[in-house]
Amino acid sequence: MEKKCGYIALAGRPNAGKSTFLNAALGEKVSIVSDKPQTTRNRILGVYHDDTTQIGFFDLPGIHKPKHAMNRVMMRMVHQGLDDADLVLHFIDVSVPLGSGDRFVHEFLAKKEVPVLVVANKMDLVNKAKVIPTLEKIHADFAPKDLIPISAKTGDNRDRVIEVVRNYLPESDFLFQADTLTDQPLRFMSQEFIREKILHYTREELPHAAAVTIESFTHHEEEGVYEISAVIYVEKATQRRIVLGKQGQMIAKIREGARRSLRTLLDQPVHLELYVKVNENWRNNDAILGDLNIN
Ligand SMILES: Nc1nc2c(ncn2[C@@H]2O[C@H](COP(=O)(O)OP(=O)(O)OP(=O)(O)O)[C@@H](O)[C@H]2O)c(=O)[nH]1
Repeated sequence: MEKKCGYIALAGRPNAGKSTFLNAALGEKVSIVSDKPQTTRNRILGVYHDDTTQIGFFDLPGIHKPKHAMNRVMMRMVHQGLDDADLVLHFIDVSVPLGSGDRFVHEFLAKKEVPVLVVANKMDLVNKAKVIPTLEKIHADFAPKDLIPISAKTGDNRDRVIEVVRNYLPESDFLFQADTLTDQPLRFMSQEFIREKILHYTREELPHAAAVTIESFTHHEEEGVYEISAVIYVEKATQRRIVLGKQGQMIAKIREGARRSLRTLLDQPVHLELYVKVNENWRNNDAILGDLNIN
């Protein structure tokens, strides 16, 4: 079989399951996942490899109308990602009714030259017979080049996505080295893994108010241990109290969860220190956004 290699953008409204798909397709975690919308803030490249195919997937931040400076930066990355892509996969969560968010994404993508395929995700949550009208509606309204129903979570039909997208990729020599999984530095990945635990353990009001920056990241090679110190920024003193929790119980949980997942990421023990600071305006603060890799 001829070699194929190209770039695919994963688009869709927040929470549609793009990061879950990407991690599963790669067999490694490169993009953090949570049940809160707008988890992905950056353009993350994850590389899929098999004997005949290499795909650079961009997991784009969810497409939405920008409000904060941070969201504007996110939208700029969405545009860049789309301009670089050979193909777009529009992820739609079919376990909820097709909504204005999906239409907004569709109209946004339709203005670009790039071919769009729809991935109808979360099929494990729906009754197969009942979902047929939704799939038909997607066909009729969005006219995608292809429509692939999958469950990113259980893996149902996930391999089919690779088979189908392969048809749209250019014939090309491989562009990535055999062991390249992502373009994200470990330091940035670590920051994201910590943020994932904050999203996981805290309640609704907090998630989007929190940012994580790494203050120091040292690998003591001889001892075989990483020493990481990070700051969690929140917008209000009340949020700081939430992150700390009663007698520091919440921050202890976040720290322990993060330490464990960092150990897996870095493959060595990790000493982790976390500080929580209030900065009312971090979402409009260029220095912090710079640290977050998103400006
Ligand atoms: N049941 C089920 N849940 C899923 C599936 N795919 C994703 N999820 C869940 O949906 C939530 C959102 O998944 P993500 O992968 O973070 O979604 P995303 O599209 O990357 O979201 P943003 O980063 O906000 O753009 C998580 O709780 C996932 O576990 C699926 O196929 N079935």
